[in-house]
Amino acid sequence: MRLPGRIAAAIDVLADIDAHKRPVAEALKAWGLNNRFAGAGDRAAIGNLVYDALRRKSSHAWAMGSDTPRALVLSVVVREWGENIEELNQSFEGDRFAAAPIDADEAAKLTAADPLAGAPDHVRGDVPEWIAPHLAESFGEDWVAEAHDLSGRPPLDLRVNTLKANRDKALRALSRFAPDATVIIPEGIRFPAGDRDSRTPNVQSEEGYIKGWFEVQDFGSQIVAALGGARGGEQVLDLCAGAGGKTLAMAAAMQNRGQIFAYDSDRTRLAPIYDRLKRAGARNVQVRAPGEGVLDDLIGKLDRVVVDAPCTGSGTWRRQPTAKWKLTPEQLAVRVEEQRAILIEAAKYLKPGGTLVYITCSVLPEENARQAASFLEANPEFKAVAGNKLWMSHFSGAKLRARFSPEGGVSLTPHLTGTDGFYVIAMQRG
Ligand SMILES: C[S@@+](CC[C@H](N)C(=O)[O-])C[C@H]1O[C@@H](n2cnc3c(N)ncnc32)[C@H](O)[C@@H]1O
Repeated sequence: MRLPGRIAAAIDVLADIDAHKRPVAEALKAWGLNNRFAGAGDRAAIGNLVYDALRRKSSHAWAMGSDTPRALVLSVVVREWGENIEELNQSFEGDRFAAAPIDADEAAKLTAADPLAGAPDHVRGDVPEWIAPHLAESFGEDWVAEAHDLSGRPPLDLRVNTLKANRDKALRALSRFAPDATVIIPEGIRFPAGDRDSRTPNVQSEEGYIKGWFEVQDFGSQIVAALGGARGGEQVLDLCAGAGGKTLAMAAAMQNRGQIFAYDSDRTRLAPIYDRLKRAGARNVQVRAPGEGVLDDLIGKLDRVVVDAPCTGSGTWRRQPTAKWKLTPEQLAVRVEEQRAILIEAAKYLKPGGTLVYITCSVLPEENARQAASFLEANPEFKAVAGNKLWMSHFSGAKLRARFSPEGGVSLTPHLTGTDGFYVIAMQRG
């Protein structure tokens, strides 16, 4: 397939997503099943077009004066991929899969010198209008730049599992994919997103992955897991363990010494953790499946309780652009209330002197600084560890610089740290 056919396919997939309210991955998969002649390169390129269009939907729609799938895809191809309109029209002519030629009106919009003239900030930042004041509270004057980078393509990040390998061994195993050579964080390996139709490797079918030498984990997630501070020999509860991303990182940091209790209230989300623990060689993790009183024996006993809280996921909008456009103030309010309740629950498992670690993959103040500040105010026996101290104790020599907020939180963002958006705060019980 050449570019004209890929453009037509991306337009069809976006129309399918709109018409059937399907998840993006499902719509892309359905297109692939109905068009079996398309190769892996075609599918990746079509996926890139679709995701690029969804990430920057409002600015492309503003530039085109239309938010139809065709307008969005053409805007992506010309403005982001740098294609030339005349050449595109020529290639459309000879291609039976191609969409209709670009007309004069579309061409004028696609080549406008200032396509976002008069656009409000939320359009420039590609976020729903109601989100704008929330981001402004988190980031001040920088918020449009922050939002803009939350709409970019994410890299593929790996965490080397130090229970089974080291960075050099993993790098050797992955050398044919040419990972980024710079060391940004000690156990991290990055494959940059690339542009146009480039794709990141499918590492999950690699021998090194199957043997547990590395995991797929965004650098932001790796950093907050490290800042969570679990040390060998401690008794740790991972209260919202999910599929175990942070659990595995902590088990490696603890070098299998001490004990992690991994719990999640949702059995289905927890299910993949069993296989992942085995593959990673993590032997100090006891999974506690949900059930009445299953954590009662841990009350008042633990050195550390990690709450990787359910949240809006606004820090991961690069990977889930439709979540950005679907989020409502009501859903945010529900998440904030869940987080408040989980923090209260979490506190009871700590022994005196123990540390409560609160993490979100959000960039919204209600879920981060404000949530932590109200917990600290209501529970004066807890004192936050200053964010810059926490940072320096783990990443003093690192190239990254995080944002520290007055209540003690540390924030990461695509704009600032080149990671997904995360928030972490460590609060010590007196
Ligand atoms: C952000 S996800 C966890 C991701 C996981 N820690 C990782 O690193 O892969 C949040 C998790 O919290 C769980 N959760 C929601 N409410 C909970 C509650 N009251 N108690 C425990 N877990 C809860 C959800 O099922 C979800 O798996």
